[in-house]
Amino acid sequence: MIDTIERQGAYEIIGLLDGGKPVGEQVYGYRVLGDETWLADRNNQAGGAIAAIGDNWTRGLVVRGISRIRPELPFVTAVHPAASVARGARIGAGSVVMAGSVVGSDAEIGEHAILYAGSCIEHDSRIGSFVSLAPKAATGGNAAIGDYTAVAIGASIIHGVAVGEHCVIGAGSTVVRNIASHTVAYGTPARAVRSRTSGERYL
Ligand SMILES: CC(=O)SCCNC(=O)CCNC(=O)[C@H](O)C(C)(C)COP(=O)(O)OP(=O)(O)OC[C@H]1O[C@@H](n2cnc3c(N)ncnc32)[C@H](O)[C@@H]1OP(=O)(O)O
Repeated sequence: MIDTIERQGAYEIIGLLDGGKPVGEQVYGYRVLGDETWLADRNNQAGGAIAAIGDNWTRGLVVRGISRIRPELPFVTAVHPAASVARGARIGAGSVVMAGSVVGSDAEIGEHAILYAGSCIEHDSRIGSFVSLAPKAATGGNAAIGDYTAVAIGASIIHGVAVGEHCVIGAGSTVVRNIASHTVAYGTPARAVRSRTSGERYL
């Protein structure tokens, strides 16, 4: 995410918030300032935030935590210059589109989603918030993915198919039928393997 933000060139990173690291530690030249509570001091220079956390559920918790501390603080959107976003596509606040990703025309990406390198959301697809598409994951046109769903590396969702919320689509799968919310599915064609609860680990 740091790489994407740096290359986008629209924002200056003033530091990182990470409760798991000592204050002052440097990460790619950026100082760890503290945890989210650092934002409570309104004299700081923060003009925006982005939640750089891979796990979709945890990212949601952190976003809600930041919003409680600083309700007015905007979340920024990061699009790598080597990504391609077609006309009419919309990308929500806090979402990240990494290098080599393609967002087709009139596709809609919700908030705080992560499109990892080389992923593709084709035209007119609707992607929820806190979703992730791992590298080389792809949808055809007019597909839908519900909030918090993780599409694993190299998985494909064919055109017009809807995957529900809080699902995990396993690596390399081919989804050819709708998948109900709270389902782990994988294989080609992808089959529901088990159900999962919101927030259950998948990485
Ligand atoms: C930048 C980044 O790194 S982004 C993240 C990149 N990583 C990913 O995208 C990977 C995410 N993880 C997956 O896709 C996993 O396959 C999961 C979460 C869907 C499934 O994991 P688990 O339920 O723990 O499956 P587990 O490893 O126990 O395997 C159970 C069985 O299913 C099979 N299986 C697991 N995943 C798959 C799959 N994607 N396709 C086909 N079969 C699978 C296993 O081979 C195993 O079969 P066996 O019992 O005959 O040996």
